[in-house]
Amino acid sequence: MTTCTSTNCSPSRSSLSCCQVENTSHDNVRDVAISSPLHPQSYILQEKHSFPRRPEVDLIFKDIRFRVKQWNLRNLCAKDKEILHGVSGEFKAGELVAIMGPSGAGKSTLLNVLAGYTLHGMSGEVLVNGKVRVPHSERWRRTSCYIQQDSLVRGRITVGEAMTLAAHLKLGYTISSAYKHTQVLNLLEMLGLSHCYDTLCGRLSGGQKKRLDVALELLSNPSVLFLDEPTTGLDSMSCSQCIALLKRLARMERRTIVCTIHQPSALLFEMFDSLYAVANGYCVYRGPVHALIPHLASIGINCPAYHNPADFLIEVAIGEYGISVDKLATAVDSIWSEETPAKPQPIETQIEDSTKEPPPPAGFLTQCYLLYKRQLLCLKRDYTLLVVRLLCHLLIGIIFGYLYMGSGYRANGVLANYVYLYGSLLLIVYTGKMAVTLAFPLEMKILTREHFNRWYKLAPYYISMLLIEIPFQAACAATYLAVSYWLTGQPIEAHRIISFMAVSIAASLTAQAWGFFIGATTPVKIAVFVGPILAVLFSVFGFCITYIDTPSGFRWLFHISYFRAGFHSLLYTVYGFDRMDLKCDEFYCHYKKPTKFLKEMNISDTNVINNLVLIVGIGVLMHLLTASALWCKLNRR
Ligand SMILES: Nc1ncnc2c1ncn2[C@@H]1O[C@H](COP(=O)(O)OP(=O)(O)OP(=O)(O)O)[C@@H](O)[C@H]1O
Repeated sequence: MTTCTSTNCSPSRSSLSCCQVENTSHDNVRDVAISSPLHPQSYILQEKHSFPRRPEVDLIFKDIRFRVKQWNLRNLCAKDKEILHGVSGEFKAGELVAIMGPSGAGKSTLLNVLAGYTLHGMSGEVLVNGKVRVPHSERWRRTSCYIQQDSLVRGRITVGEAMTLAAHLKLGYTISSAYKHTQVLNLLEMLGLSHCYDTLCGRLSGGQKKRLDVALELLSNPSVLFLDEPTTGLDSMSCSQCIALLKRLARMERRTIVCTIHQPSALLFEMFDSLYAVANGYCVYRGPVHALIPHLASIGINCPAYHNPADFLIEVAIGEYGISVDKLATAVDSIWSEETPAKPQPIETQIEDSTKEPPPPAGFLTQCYLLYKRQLLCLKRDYTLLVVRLLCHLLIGIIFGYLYMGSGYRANGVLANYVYLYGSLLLIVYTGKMAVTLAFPLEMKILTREHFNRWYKLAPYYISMLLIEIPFQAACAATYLAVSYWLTGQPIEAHRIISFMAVSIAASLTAQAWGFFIGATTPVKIAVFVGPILAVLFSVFGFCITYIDTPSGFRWLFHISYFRAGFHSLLYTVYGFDRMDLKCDEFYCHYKKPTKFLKEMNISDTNVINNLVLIVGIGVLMHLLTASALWCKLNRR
């Protein structure tokens, strides 16, 4: 056993954490790891970290196959491609398991399938403590977490804020804030992140980000942790710290920890308890790490002296020693077919034990509030975007106002005003749409990950996002409209101003709703041109072409074009509502009477309220479609 030194032990620290820090620096994990959960120190850990005891989980998987459809563009037919070919295995509570293999072997695919992240295309059975796991099992998702390769914590919030927010979301308000705060502090201390409490997440090093990812998920105290390549991108010291940490979590807290890993160093490799090796979608070794070399020797492949066993395994798997994957797989099968099947676990360790249920997560409104707070905090800290967007709208408002100055009240400026109104609508439709079309796909990654790990539901997330984006876009549009409306000399009458603002902002927000839909359903590369194409297509109606001139096959577009509805309403707002004759400084002004202009444009009978309802209706419909598309994406696994 190791001891605490006065140099790294402050009175507030638990003796265990100090030892962990000390041990980590020496890479002497084996000394720290306590093999039995009943060991006195495991009690200390339990008490210090106040984790309610979670049920231990043993995972068995049988004959797992994973197929994808591959399209052959030449023959225009789809072919099934099998990526995992009936692999089986068992991961026990308290074990740190490495899934290893050459690149493209199927490691991530296996991890995804075992975590329940990918279900579509999978066949076979996953047994949790002897019971078959049902697809989309909520209980399973409460029991496990999946930490992906890329750290996706928001850069603009501090470690303390990220942890506190995650604690409120995951643990809800049935337990006290003091308890959650203690949990947060203990976890940060346990993972060596106490000194980063006030550091912005974006400023953490790669290793610290990985540890923060683990800390965030440990808040809900999962029994099973899946990690996809937790050491990728880390230096050797951070790799050792990361794996040492995982080993402690497995050994001392009896969690089942499974991670994929690429060619670890010999030292790192030895830290794992168990190894699951795959090559070409077949299992080529499963069992304790220390038994790998004897196993390979038993089938006639001897590891050269002073060779890293992990490197040796990969070399064998890619055929450098002249043995095929089939033979390796057969050797594994022959060993395991002699083993007796695992017995189901005793009742106390079944995850269905209701007395060990984790606390319920935050309620709907609380989730909305917490997510809104997070978004607001990020926005407050990174206000450049906000300011630039507002300034751009202000600047373009001044430019447009200057270019079309006075066109709003002059009879010979009606056509110029017509173009100003069209240009204004096009501008706020574009800015509303494109800002979210491009930003949303980045959000998708965070949403997918946090939603899968049960941080929150889709609806609170979507609502909190709208509560930020809608006022922001409305403010930008209002800034532009107010400046340009005044400079271009539009009528200063309350009902016209209100109608003008309402219609324009509604059109901008509906365009934003379209942006969300396109961003959520199409890849960024396609979204960048689909967005503008749709905006231009809808803007043609009512401006470049009248209803009478529209070919009958396209007339339905005229009816559903929110742009057309918005544009006609703006014209009517400015020139309708019994407006008096316009100012005419010349001998003849064709459009002195505003009604004449409306008649020639074929919009005398425009109903602004009906158009507003249409615009808002389309906006609401697009949001509903976006939410449905997101729901399908998040749940189609
Ligand atoms: N959805 C899919 N469609 C087609 N092929 C796929 C799909 N998913 C995975 N594959 C293929 O399956 C194989 C295994 O992929 P996987 O990502 O699991 O490998 P890996 O062992 O994790 O590789 P690496 O170590 O390079 O990340 C690869 O050849 C990959 O191209």
